[in-house]
Amino acid sequence: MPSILAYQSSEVDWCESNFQHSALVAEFYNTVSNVTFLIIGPLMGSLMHSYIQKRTRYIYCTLAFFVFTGLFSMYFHMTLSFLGQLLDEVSILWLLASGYSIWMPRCHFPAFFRGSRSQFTCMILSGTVLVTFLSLVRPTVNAYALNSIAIHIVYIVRLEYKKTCNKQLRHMIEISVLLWASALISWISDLFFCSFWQRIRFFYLHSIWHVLISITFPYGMVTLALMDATYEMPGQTLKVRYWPRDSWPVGLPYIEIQADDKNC
Ligand SMILES: CCCCCCCC/C=C\CCCCCCCC(=O)N[C@@H](CO)[C@H](O)/C=C/CCCCCCCCCCCCC
Ligand SMILES: [Ca+2]
Ligand SMILES: [Zn+2]
Repeated sequence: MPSILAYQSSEVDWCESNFQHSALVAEFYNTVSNVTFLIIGPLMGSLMHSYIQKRTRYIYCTLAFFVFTGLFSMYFHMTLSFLGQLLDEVSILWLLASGYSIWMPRCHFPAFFRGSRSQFTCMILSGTVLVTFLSLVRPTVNAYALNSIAIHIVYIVRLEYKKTCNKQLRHMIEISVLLWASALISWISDLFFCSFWQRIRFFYLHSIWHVLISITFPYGMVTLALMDATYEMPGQTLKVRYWPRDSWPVGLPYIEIQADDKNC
């Protein structure tokens, strides 16, 4: 039985050909494309500083899980090891769990929590610990389960989209869902249509997924922060800004808390 650390001990192997550019790195482009996680995580922490101070410092945990996801994903694609696959999937699970605990609007909690975020967080944390152990049983289904959680997030966001007339929030939701859908299409195409992509020698769809999903994160975070502010920060005015410049045609969104306490 191969060690869980052994190269190619995972059952999953993405479409990119292995060991084409180095004897140490199994999937070169799939490994280096995770660098966006290492840049975007700390950058969002610094850009959203004022928001995080006002809302909750636990958001730094979400950002740390995001960076860990990138690091473990690098390790996974470098080795295609079973341990790499598990660490990659478990870090995504904890990233989503921390996001749920912080930003899930209270009105969508199951009724028996009567709107208590601390009780809801306890349930999410216990469930996540349990699922972390269960993920060892059938690791190949984990990625599908994680994508199902994404569909639940999109469902909640859709309910909020129908409720709001805030143009800024509606725009953020549209871009986030568009980015997530494009990322998901790349992930699915790499997995299910690999023979076609190999025929035309285009092996980069999983790398494109890494870049698109890591850009979805700041858009998703800003969407959730705007959605949540309606319920949790009613006295505050949140402004969406873009890095590096508001005036540039493309940029990463972030939230700034406005000094005045006007409620729109
Ligand atoms: C109210 C809930 C709030 C939760 C907010 C969290 C937003 C999370 C956004 C992005 C998550 C990034 C996850 C990236 C994973 C990268 C590692 C990777 O590629 N792993 C693959 C193997 O290398 C593995 O096969 C991938 C498995 C599927 C991962 C599913 C990720 C779910 C992303 C959820 C995005 C929701 C977007 C909502 C937009 C409004
Ligand atoms: Ca491969
Ligand atoms: Zn990956």
